Amino acid sequence: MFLTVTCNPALDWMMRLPAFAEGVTNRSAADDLSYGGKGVNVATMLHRFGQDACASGFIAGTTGTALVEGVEAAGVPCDFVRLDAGQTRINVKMKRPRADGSLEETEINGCGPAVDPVAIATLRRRIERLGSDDCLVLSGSLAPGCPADLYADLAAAAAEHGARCVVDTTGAALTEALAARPFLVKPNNHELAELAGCDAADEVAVVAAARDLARAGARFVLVSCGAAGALLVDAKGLIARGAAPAGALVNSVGAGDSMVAGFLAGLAGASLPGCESLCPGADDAVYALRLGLAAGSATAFSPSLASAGQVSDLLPVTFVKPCN
Ligand SMILES: O=P(O)(O)OC[C@@]1(O)O[C@H](CO)[C@@H](O)[C@@H]1O
Repeated sequence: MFLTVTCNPALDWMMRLPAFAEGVTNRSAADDLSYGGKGVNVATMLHRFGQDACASGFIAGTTGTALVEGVEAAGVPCDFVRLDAGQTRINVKMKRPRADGSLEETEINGCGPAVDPVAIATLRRRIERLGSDDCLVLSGSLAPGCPADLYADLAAAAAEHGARCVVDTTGAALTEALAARPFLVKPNNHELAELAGCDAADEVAVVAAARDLARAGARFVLVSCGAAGALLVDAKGLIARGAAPAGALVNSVGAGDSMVAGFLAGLAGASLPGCESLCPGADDAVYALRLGLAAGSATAFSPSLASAGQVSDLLPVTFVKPCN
């Protein structure tokens, strides 16, 4: 079973704006609600890939109730810890066409409710129930009140019980979690460039920075590079490189989370309807990268998280090259 933890989940309120100006009332042309936060997105996509996934983390207030109802209605089981005060945040995602026809995306993410030590202890006890067939996915920013080493602590708790752990976060929360030897971390090329002080477009430097994360404890480092595709790196260096399939950006929200879910489902040997012949079976890192790239791209080309069918359409035209 995959258990995803989102410390600060969100109702994602998507707005399409014909134009935007500061200091005046702006009106959208279309709105849409999705149930998000990085781990929630990963659980939703894993479920779409036929995997056994449960979404966990912290929720609060009526927005928290709405989030759980929405996620469960999509068929994804939830096991969130409810906080006594506050409201699960609402993140506003604005999309606006630029003069050249490309899409401008602006996000305003809420700070979210404060998490208290009792809630953290409750979550930790749930993680201690995981076993060697399970995988813990820790995704997204830490909520107010969470210690910087929370992911490191939860990852260590999962490891003690034999579960694999995936960490998709940034900064100190990411580097501290490496001590627990996570199975996978997924920085993007910009986050890696910031950590290493290099240029995000310099592939050699980005691979070296990813290799450093692997040498510090991560088994695999999956580097998403936006339209340029993705790189898979381990402690020895580049394992495989994939190019993103062609398509127009409609929505980047959840694309990285879809990539994580695709990679994990691919590694578990998931095949998609109509693409069974492309699946070599479980534990094939190159196929996992291919499914991850197809999933990330399919979400980027759709208004919200992609369906399994949309990912199936892209998988045959997503190409990955092993590098050793
Ligand atoms: O504030 P965080 O935790 O860094 O990111 C939260 C968020 O932007 O990430 C998801 C997309 O990856 C969205 O569903 C959500 O609103």
